[in-house]
Amino acid sequence: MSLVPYNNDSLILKDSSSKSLMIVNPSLGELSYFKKIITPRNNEPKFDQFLDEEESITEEKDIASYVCPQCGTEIDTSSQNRKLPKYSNNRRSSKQPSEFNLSRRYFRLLQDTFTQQALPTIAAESNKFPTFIPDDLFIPGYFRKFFTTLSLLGTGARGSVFKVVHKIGDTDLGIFALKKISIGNDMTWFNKCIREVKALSSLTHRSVNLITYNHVWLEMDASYGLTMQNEEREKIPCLFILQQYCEGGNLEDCILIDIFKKFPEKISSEERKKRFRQMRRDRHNGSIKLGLSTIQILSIIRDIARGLHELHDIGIIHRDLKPSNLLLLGRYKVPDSRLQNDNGEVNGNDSREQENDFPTVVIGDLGESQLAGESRVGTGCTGTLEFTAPEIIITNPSNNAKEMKYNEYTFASDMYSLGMICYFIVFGELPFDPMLDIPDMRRTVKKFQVHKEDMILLHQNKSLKPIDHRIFELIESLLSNDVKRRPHAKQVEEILNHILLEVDDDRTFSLGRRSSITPLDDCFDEFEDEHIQKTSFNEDQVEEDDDDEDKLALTTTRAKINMASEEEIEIYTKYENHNTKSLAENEKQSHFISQFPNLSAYSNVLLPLALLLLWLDPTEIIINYFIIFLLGISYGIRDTMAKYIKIIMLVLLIIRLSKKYIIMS
Ligand SMILES: Nc1ncnc2c1ncn2[C@@H]1O[C@H](COP(=O)(O)OP(=O)(O)OP(=O)(O)O)[C@@H](O)[C@H]1O
Repeated sequence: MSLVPYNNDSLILKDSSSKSLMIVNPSLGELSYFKKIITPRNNEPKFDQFLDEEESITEEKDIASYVCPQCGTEIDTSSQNRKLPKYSNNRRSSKQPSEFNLSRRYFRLLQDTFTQQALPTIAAESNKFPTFIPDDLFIPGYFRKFFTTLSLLGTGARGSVFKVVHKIGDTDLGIFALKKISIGNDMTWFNKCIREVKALSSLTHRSVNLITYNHVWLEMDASYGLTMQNEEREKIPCLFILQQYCEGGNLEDCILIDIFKKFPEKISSEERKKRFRQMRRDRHNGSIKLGLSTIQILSIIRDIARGLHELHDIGIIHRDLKPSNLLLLGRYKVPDSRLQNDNGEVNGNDSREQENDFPTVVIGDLGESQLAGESRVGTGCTGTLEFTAPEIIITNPSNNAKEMKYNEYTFASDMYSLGMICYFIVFGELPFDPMLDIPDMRRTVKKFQVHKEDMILLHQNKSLKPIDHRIFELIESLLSNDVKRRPHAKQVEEILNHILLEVDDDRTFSLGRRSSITPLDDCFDEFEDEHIQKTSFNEDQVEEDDDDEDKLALTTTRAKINMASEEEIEIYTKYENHNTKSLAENEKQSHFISQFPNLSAYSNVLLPLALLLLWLDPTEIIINYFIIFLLGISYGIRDTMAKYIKIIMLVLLIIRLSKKYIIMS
């Protein structure tokens, strides 16, 4: 047994034979007991499992974990070195990258102990602001006692999210995200806000792809920001929700800023310089391929589908799935463009790993969630219009002639949002004009339809990194207006596991053209109808509904950081404008081209037809040879150009035929 001095006059008694620790704190008169737990050699952590001494000794080199039998907190000194397999199928194997996995029970215990000491202040604080919330629900001073603010992470519709460090005395016990929502004296608002906590706490196990919730409490605080020590500001009741901190920020920022290089004003000046240098290199090489790789897209969508699968399994519909509500556990590392070839693919094994790497995505912000079967009117909440399934916006006449009834949110409406997220991560934008006002946006969302062929064409015209075409099929089925066609979360998860394995096995595949790839349709099982509520609608309803008052909110993009000099901003704005302009031109061009019927099917007919004309009337031999020449080269060039040539050819043939048979006669 060894005795080690610890923080705040505490002592640690370590007993190697029983693999346990006793932390003695004489000033508080407290004793804490920790016992070592173990994880199997295959690196899959196992929770709450105590092993006997013999096993502990044999595994001693691999693990160093202690768990508190009282609060369940795990101290895991080896967690930082432990890496999970990249494409592991285990849904419960993730661990926070912090040294301490502080459980919900830990914070509860901490709160109980603290409340006993703080009882006299509770009544005094809440008396200053008359509220419907009972006095004993407030924990005054809890935030200041145990947390220090590091930065503001973001601001949403309900409140602000801060990066905080949890401290006991001088000891840092981990980084967390703390959402602060001002409640005031509004009970309805309070009930809406607490939905998030209810949804999060109904998850009984730690999930890899859902945000981990640690604690919730009420405290009097300023309506904005976080009050510092001794700061005197008017205080109102606020709800504090402590959650897992996601180092990589949200998916929206990552896709727009890191992947599609938009909003240069949002990145630090150092990052901007790096980007500028890279841009110069790219320009020199003559290739700038933006976008994610197949593996990255598949792993992002699979992460989200997994999280959704877990939520749907316990009967929760998220209702507000969008890129800003998806968080990245780690930071995205931008691959070095020096290693890219002309297709935007990266050469060499390590660099290919780097190109295909993407941090784990977790679903956050369950503030709009509801239980399946619950009425949406009862929740009083609304989602974000661009990601909302069309059937949710369309109203049906109710028994009362004056009233219109909205369709309820379903698991299938979450799947539509997943489809729109998938579109966004592939193209770096949504298929709608972002400048539309709300009624126009509603109309557009209701009429929106997307086809695989159009997406492939758009993708080619934007010169993005080539990707597996099954991704477009998946988007098409998820964004289908027919809810029965949308796969459910479990199916998407399974399909993507399957494709990822296939892609991983054969990294040298020729995209979308491999004979060995399994078509997406074959990956789908029969859809299980119990997961899908039928909420169909027709064209008339779309028209009828256009005049309805809008109740859904639009997303807003907010500028967050501006650390650049004026000169730098100018350079980057020019670069950005140039990029945006060429993207817009590409898009316009592709829309124009897609107006024409697909002529590729006629290519094989045109050649014999041209030969026939040549044989029928050899006098205008030049035109005939020209037709054959055009047909020949149209096979060997880019799709867009080929379309133009085929159009010219067709026109020439029509002139030729009409001259021969109509005008001549
Ligand atoms: N756990 C977290 N770790 C890191 N960043 C976070 C975390 N939670 C939220 N954020 C950041 O804060 C932003 C706002 O948070 P959040 O969306 O939860 O607030 P909200 O009020 O629910 O917003 P909205 O209603 O508009 O969706 C997120 O987009 C993200 O950038």
